[in-house]
Amino acid sequence: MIKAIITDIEGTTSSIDFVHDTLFPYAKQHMRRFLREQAGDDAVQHALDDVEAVVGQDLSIDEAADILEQWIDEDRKVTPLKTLQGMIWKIGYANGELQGHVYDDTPVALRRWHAAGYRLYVYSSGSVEAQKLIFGHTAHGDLTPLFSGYFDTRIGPKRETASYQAILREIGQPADAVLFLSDVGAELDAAHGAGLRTIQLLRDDKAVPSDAHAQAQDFNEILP
Ligand SMILES: CSCCC(=O)C(=O)COP(=O)(O)O
Ligand SMILES: [Mg+2]
Repeated sequence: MIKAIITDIEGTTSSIDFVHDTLFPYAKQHMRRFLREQAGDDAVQHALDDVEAVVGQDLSIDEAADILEQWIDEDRKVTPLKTLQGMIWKIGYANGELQGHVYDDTPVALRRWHAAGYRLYVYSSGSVEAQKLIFGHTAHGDLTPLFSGYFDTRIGPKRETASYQAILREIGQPADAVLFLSDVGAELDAAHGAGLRTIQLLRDDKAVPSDAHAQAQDFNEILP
């Protein structure tokens, strides 16, 4: 019996276009100035140290900005990039330039599942802070009270089975009591490898169907 649901964000609760056409350009547009102004902040400096560790050399602020802008263009799921993006988006949500996109069926289903007693979790490449921001600033209100926990790349890459095994340990559920929702077949394959149940969201023509998993067009079709 399903007791917990873990959901991906991009392509699952929220549109790929919002992430790629709004969030990523916003982070790229503000990255260099943010680093110049905030490099004295401990958390920013820690993220910059992690960028240097990834590339294996010391970097000036402008060299780091060049690399981070390139990683945004390449949609790299690198933890320090994701940390810095979350910090920049926080400013955009606070000043009203950003609103978190969720499909209309997302808040309806999340509230239905929550009321039915399912424990709800997020697992996204976006940082935990960025996850709380997108769900905290939607046109449907603050959805964060519905979630019991959040996981990002700090627990491991989304395409590796070990990441899902680590999440299971954190949430204290047996694998077959947990349903993972994502649009990406490789993520669902990794979750299935850890014993989780899986459903692939096929919300638009960007999703590549994977016949190895149950499929749904939207959340209305899942645990109705
Ligand atoms: C927290 S919204 C931004 C999501 C993000 O940065 C990203 O790379 C999308 O990753 P996902 O794992 O949700 O596909
Ligand atoms: Mg996705």
